[in-house]
Amino acid sequence: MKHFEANFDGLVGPTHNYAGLSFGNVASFSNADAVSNPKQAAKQGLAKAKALADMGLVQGMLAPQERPDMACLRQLGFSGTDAEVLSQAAKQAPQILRSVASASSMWTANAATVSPSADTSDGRIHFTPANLVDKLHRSIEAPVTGRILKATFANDAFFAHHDALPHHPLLGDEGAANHTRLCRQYGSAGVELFAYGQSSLIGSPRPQKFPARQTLEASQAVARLHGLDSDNTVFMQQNPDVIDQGVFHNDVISVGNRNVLFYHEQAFLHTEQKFAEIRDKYGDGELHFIKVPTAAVSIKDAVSSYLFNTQLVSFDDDSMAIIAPTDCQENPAVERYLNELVQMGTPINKVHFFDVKQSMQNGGGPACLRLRVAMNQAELDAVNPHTLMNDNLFTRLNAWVDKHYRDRLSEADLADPQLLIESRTALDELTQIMHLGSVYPFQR
Ligand SMILES: N=C(N)NCCC[C@H](NC(=O)CCC(=O)O)C(=O)O
Repeated sequence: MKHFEANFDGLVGPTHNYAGLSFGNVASFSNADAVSNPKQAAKQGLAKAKALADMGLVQGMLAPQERPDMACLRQLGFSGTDAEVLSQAAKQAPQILRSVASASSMWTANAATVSPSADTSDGRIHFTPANLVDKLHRSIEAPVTGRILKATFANDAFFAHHDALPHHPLLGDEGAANHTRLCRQYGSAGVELFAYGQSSLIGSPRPQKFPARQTLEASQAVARLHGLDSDNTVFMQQNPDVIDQGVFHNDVISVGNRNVLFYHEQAFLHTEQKFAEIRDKYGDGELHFIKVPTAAVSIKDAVSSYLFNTQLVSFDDDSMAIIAPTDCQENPAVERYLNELVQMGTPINKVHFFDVKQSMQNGGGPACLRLRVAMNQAELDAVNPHTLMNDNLFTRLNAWVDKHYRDRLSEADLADPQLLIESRTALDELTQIMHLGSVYPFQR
């Protein structure tokens, strides 16, 4: 049976804004209070998704969340009409209002960890929504993320859905952003590589300045839930020094696809020892560890250009392309490196650039915007077809964005009750376009 990797991109929500919410994420902090353009952000994301579909790749979309999250504001003691709740929150707790208004669910690499059926003990695809406990604005995503995943992958015979891990710092889980998979073919069992930032229980080294969001204990729990075999699982620590330089997720410093791991030389701790374990567990077959040396690309350049927050995609002839943000073209060292990379004789022989600047300004590159799901044809046939990208969905979603989205949003707008009404109206229509049912709190 044919196997492939599908990418499910997060549709940017109507409240996309720059609120400086992510300590440790350089772009988020440096663009705090900039004026955003939600319409452009959504269209940039749709254009990238459609372009990948047009390359022959399987591409889906995941719906955004209801924001501002009024249920959360009410849980925090704000009361009255929706307009009163928003106005009290804006006056008394503006930082909380910014958090509940974030469109951060667009970065679906953080939606969940996904293990394909070839790796799991029961032969189903397993999903665990990430608890994202490190940041308030992200920690409120998991319940609705779970519902959207269930509405998208809605067939128990093929898909197993778990609850997010308990919301405790010991179990901080950032989903697929700290997980990758190496395999010969998408349909054959692979090595699942979990990259963690810290472990309180084994007392691992930790960053001094910025948080390490993913814990070893969370990665181990997800591996257990998914029924992974220890022979096919490797836990590797991110280098705390690079977390302190803005590498808040491991997908900011490495990306894997099939038999390639593209990584910066400073990405991990105990690199050679861990690569030996990967080689051992991978077994026969060529494995490419493509190391980018600091002398070619500094950590600063990697973080500002998002060279590693790129998508590595495979085509039927086994060649691979890098899907990169245009920011990589604008950085001379990174552009030079990419020009050399495609000549190096590795499976990567092409680069495609996309302008996703609205997302980049919040620290979200092409790889953050997508959740990978390796699947076979029978599993794809079981996916909600209305979430899959094609000419029709692209046209409908662009028209939907044009109808409902603003082209300018600043902090002052977040308390506007009209923005809440606009968002709910848009999302209500979206659930009909994508046949999702009542996934949002305002619909229940
Ligand atoms: N690397 C991956 N996979 N995802 C990127 C997530 C970016 C996101 N930014 C934000 O949440 C910024 C929101 C703001 O400041 O308005 C984050 O830090 O969690």
